[in-house]
Amino acid sequence: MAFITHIRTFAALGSGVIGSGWVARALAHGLDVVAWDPAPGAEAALRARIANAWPALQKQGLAPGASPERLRFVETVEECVRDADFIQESAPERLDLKLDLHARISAAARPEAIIGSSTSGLLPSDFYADAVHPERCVVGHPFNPVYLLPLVEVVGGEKTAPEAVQAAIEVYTALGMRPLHVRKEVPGFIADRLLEALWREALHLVNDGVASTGEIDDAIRFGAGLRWSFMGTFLTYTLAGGNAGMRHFMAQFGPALQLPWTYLPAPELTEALIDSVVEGTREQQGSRSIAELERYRDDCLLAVLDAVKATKEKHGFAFAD
Ligand SMILES: NC(=O)C1=CN([C@@H]2O[C@H](COP(=O)(O)OP(=O)(O)OC[C@H]3O[C@@H](n4cnc5c(N)ncnc54)[C@H](O)[C@@H]3O)[C@@H](O)[C@H]2O)C=CC1
Ligand SMILES: C[N+](C)(C)CC(=O)CC(=O)[O-]
Repeated sequence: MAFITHIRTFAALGSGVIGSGWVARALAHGLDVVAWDPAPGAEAALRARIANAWPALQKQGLAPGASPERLRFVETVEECVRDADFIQESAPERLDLKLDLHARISAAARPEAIIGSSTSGLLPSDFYADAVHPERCVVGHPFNPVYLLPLVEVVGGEKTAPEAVQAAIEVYTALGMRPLHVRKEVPGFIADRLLEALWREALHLVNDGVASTGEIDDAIRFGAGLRWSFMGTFLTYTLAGGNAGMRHFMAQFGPALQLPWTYLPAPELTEALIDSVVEGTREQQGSRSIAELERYRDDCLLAVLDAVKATKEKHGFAFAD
């Protein structure tokens, strides 16, 4: 089966926070968009959200012919998907609801049209269980706001064809995104596993009266959050090991993982785990020295700080706000 990768018509089912973000992104990329949502007043709410997002999309640059007027809101699931080249479901996070909805979507859609779901953690093998042609069904988990953040996690289920995963990656790339193929179908995928660990600890800190929500947000905003926009945890910690890199870092800070700071059980630090982390970060480091990477990190940090500062000033905030 050859799946459609050059798309002109994008179908969006569910037009809440995430669905409207997909609609905005697709419109900005010059596509025709057909949307459906069963809530009363959904069309007006969707158009208002698009209007709110449009100035940012204009600043980022629109594709030729891009216009909010190319959005058509329809009355049924079937009408929404019938002629679509690509379909993205962003309905509420309930297994029973998604199971029914995907049976309906897939029965009405063209078999060569990829169907993506925005689910943030349900497993595709579960909610695509009753889908027709499940080989074209994937998860495409985006991040809010969908029209600006590039990451989309692509996950196949037991019946998904590898070619469909590839086709979805092509389509999301054409929409200006940065797809990340999650090779194993695990709850929460990659990003939400990480975000939920942080979230769980943050809630414990509030619950125990250690810090306010604002203080916890400050702990992220003025520290690791600035780094994370350009360098992830593994490479950051490689630099924290100095010239000796990740192996020294693991020796120095690894034992802290066993201290009762966390409410999450820590993994056992086996030699195999340490080797995997060291090898992985060595690959990320490539041929660059720690000093080179430090200069890269510092330049990025300054650029991010300057950008955040200037944008805050423009909106009437002090840098420390
Ligand atoms: N909010 C977030 O930060 C993120 C959410 N997601 C995922 O996106 C999906 C949608 O979440 P949100 O947009 O946040 O929820 P939301 O509550 O903002 O929007 C859900 C929309 O679905 C509509 N809806 C209700 N029943 C429906 C049905 N049977 N079929 C189709 N649409 C229906 C609702 O009227 C509403 O407009 C979920 O699967 C969620 O896990 C993914 C990434 C981030
Ligand atoms: C809260 N959430 C799990 C729905 C968040 C996401 O899935 C991604 C995001 O935008 O943070």
